[in-house]
Amino acid sequence: MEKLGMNPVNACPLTPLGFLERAATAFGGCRSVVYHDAVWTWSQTFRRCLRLASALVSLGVSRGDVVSALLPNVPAMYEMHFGVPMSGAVLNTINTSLDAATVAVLLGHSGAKIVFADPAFLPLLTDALHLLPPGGQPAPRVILVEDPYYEKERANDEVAVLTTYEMLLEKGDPEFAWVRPATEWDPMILNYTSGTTSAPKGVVNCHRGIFLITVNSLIDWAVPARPTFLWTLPMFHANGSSFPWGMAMVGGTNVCLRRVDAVEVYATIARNDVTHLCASPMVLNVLANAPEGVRRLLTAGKVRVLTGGAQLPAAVLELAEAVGFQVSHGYGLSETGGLVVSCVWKDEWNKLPAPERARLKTRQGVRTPVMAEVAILDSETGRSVPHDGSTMGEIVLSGSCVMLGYLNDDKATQAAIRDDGWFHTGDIGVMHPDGYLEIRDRSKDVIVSGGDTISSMEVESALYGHPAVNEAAVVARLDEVLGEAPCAFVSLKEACTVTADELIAWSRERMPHFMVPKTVVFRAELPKTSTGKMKKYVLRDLASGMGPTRGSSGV
Ligand SMILES: Nc1ncnc2c1ncn2[C@@H]1O[C@H](COP(=O)(O)OP(=O)(O)OP(=O)(O)O)[C@@H](O)[C@H]1O
Repeated sequence: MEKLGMNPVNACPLTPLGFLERAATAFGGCRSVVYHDAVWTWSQTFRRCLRLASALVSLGVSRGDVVSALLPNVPAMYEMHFGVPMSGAVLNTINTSLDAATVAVLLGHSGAKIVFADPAFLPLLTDALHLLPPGGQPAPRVILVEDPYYEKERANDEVAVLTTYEMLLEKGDPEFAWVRPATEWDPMILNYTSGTTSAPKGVVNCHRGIFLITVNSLIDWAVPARPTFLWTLPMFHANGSSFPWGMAMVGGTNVCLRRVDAVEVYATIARNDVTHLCASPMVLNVLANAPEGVRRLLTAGKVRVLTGGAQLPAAVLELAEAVGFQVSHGYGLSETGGLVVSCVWKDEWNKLPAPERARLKTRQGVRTPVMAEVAILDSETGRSVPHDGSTMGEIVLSGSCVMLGYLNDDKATQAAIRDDGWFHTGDIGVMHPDGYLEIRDRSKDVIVSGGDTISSMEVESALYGHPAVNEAAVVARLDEVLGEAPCAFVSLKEACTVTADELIAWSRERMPHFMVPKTVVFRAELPKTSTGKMKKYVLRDLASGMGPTRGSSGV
């Protein structure tokens, strides 16, 4: 036995790129990508990706170089996920809602050689390129991804483009022998974190990690062969939770959408017989609250939604299910390439009343198959907290899809991937007696009030239950007596009213008194990142500008 093991045949590197080659054979004539009236097949997509890879190589791109994309969910963005790494390069998708200064920082940090840009984001890219420090590395060359469905005129002062995407593909070789990774540990993806709590960090994932998270995500969500997948989740956010590669594995149809708008989402679902989509809780909330006439376009039970990435309020879940979406819930980070914990549903829970079902499903759940271990550790002792559903600790993970590390940031890498064998998430959670974990907060968002620890998410979840509340975010506000006290920022549903005192009184009936917001601030809209996370640092600044409370409720 001891002589047996790895050999030249079984040691071939794991990579999700081979899924496309297989799809071209197994599903060659089936629809791969749909965008308005344009349709491609898997054999066409494969050849277009080979053209892209070969054209990049002709432009001098070589193994390990970074190629960036500043694109919405258009067909080219889908092709980037194969074509760029098939050239040996590392794909860096950039969040299109960042400002020019941040885009400049990311381009400078990654040393991108080429940027593919959508016409809508050329002005942003132009500004970002002007902000690159002079005398540094050469600025990336720009390739314009034209879009017949984007009609706005281009400005004259935009950056010079090298060529257009379609002209580039024309020069590419559809028979190109794509560049396979030398080892499965070769970097494949560079994603910058959302920057919700700190400056963005460059997460690097390798071929092996992406292969595993892709297979894992399909199995965990029980995705069948040939689904029709609507791209409501930005592909720039953790690569759409690995589903670009997943759709090639199962021969699905990718329905592309430039922007998420409730009416367009429902219409696109109906027009294309969509079976699956991913949506942040924020997007789910928008869909669930769409006008009734629009919601009627949905056939109940036909569309499966995977949600995650931010807290899922029970009220949003209940409403989305009442509308007719079949919702699954998971938890993950850019650092894990996708969702690595999910709320595996048990049949016996179907018998429970709706609020209890929602309580169970808003928990993040259990590790997905690819993860080796998930635990919640006491920050003082480093030991697992009791499984009592109330003792809080840090959520830590270990498993094959955890990132290689942060690009050029050893300090941040060592703070996250520790010698104790765990990836430290910075999220605070509890473990329930049934082994399901529940996130209670991000460590930076926990409120410490008069010695009590308050989970801002728990307070928010309760506030979402009020019929007038559209969105709620709770942060710490200084309090002269208690140190900190919860301060709620709330937006209301259309045509609904409620006063701060009424909301405070309502909260008192539903949560321990120490958790009740001392302050309620109404805003027409709450500040969120494009990936559906509350910008709590903005709200904390607002709360701090209001000065301290004095241990009692105020508005
Ligand atoms: N199901 C979920 N419920 C609640 N929060 C979630 C869920 N899934 C993910 N999250 C939150 O999203 C975080 C991961 O987000 P992401 O990787 O996009 O970057 P970010 O953490 O927002 O950026 P930064 O690290 O710069 O603050 C998790 O750490 C967790 O706080």
